[in-house]
Amino acid sequence: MKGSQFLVPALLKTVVLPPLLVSCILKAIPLRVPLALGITAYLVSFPLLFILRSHSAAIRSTRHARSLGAVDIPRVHGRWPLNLDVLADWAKSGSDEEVGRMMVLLGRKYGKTYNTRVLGEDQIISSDPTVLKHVLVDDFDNFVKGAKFKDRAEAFLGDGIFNSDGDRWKFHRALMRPFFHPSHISPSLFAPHINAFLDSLPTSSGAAFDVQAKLGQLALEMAIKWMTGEDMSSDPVDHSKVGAEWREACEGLGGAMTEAQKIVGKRVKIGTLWPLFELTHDPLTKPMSIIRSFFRPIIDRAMERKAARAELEESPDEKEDLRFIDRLVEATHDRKLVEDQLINVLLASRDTLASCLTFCIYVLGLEPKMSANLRSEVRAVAAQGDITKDSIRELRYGRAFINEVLRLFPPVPLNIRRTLRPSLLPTSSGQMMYMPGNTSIILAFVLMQRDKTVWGDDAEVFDPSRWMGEGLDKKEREGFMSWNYGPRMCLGQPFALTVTNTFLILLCRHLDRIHQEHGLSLQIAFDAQPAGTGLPEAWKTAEGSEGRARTGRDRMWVVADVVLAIKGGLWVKFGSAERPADADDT
Ligand code: HEM
Repeated sequence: MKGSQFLVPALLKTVVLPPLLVSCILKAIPLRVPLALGITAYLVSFPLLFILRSHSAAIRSTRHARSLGAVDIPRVHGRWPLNLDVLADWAKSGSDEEVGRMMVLLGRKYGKTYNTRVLGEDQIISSDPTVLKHVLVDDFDNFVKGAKFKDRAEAFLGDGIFNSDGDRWKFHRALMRPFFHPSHISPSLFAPHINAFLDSLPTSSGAAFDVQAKLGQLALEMAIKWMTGEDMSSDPVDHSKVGAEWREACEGLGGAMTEAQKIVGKRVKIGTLWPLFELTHDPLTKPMSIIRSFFRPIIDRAMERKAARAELEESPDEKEDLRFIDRLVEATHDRKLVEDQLINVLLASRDTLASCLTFCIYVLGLEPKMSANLRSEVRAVAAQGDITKDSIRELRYGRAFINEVLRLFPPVPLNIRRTLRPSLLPTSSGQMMYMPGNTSIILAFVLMQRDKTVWGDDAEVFDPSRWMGEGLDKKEREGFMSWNYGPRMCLGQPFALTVTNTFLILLCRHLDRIHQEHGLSLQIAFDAQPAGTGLPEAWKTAEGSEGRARTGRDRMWVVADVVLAIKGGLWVKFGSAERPADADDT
């Protein structure tokens, strides 16, 4: 049975062991125990043993910490046993703004690194740059994604870079790194897709559309184009069966990826017991069959190209225009491995990129001065013609703008790692903290990147200028990890930055053109936001927000779905109407 390697020991410990112990104790007592007492003993044995185990683990951990000259990570002391109230608040909070606020409040009470210890299980949360650096760099080999994550994601990610640790991860990283070199990533590959996307936006005055959803599709198309050379947006050449099949495969891919991600996310949330919720069916079967049927013919074609190259005795190294998939099939004969890598890279690229582009547009709509600065820089250095790496290099303000978007709205807001062995965490307060083995830590990038003690009193203000001039100081540099940090840093950074810069240049040109031709500008369409997804009015002021929504600065409800996103979508429109009081035109 799937997941049984973790489920069976957990069930033995929590369900079988307590009554077994009670039965032994009752047998050992020479007197006849009344039935009611016996039943009570059995019933009480479950929570009692659980609490005892939890306390003894805590005591052992404290002793171990002391013996190493360290302290325990501060434990949250809830009002109810096993911190059940913390769990209830967590579950009740529902929206990510609430979860974020809970994390901030707990942080104020317990510091930047604390242990929620819900249901007796250590669960560390940290937004301390010193701790995060230790986890991601200094004790890298000890902080892994872990066998439990691999087990839950196996049917989706197979044996891919996202799903592996240790030597296997090193193998994947070494295999893929050369293909991500900036020399394989050119703005000209993405410009046609971005232009087609911009041309498809409805320009009739007042027609609102969800640009977040459209950017998801654009990110998918660009990732597929770069990985495989296949064009999802082009119409089939004829109405043949192949064309119809291709269209159908393209239409299903995005939804199937989202579905598979949700299923794995649900398993992670449920924890060890997840197989019990899938006894009658495997929900991944359908989405995975759609995803695998999409990639199968594409891999076939890559294999055919490889065979043709071999026949002509062409060296792949001489061919500059080789795609990611071609380089992969040159490097391995293993079809399944190729398929797994494609799925892993698609997962890594689609939602992160869509999130980054969405928040660029959101900020442009929210910050008129920044929008004007960006557009005037584009007019000055890249007003027309092909976009090249040189034109991107000249976008100094643009680069600062993107960094600031990634700082305040990191597409991957939280990351998670698990210890193999105990670890001593150095902290920014100078205190050494003891973290037990086999324990998870949530790395709260988003909190760290909005932390006033790292970024100054204006930490929540969108201000690209902090990245210009002298640039960041050491503390700030160490407090920015949107691309992750250390050996497992994002491989796709050159890809993502090339796309985002190209997108911003073409968007600015497009906005100028629409303004000249139609007198229209892009606005956030607050009135089009689906019911129940608009930001509560109270959160739009510093006092009413109580620290949510960047202390009242945001106008949209930011949620961590799979990545950071805007609840209900980012609805925008081209309009000439006067600006709403709380919005601005770009
Ligand atoms: C703005 C966009 C992006 C951001 C903010 C971002 C961020 C990240 C982060 C935080 C990780 C670490 C994940 C983890 O430890 O579980 C990661 C890993 C990775 N990213 Fe990105 N990413 C972006 C776009 C992309 C793109 C476009 C690609 C591919 C074309 C890509 C490929 C990868 C790969 C392959 C890894 C795994 C690296 C490893 O485990 O060694 N990313 N990225």
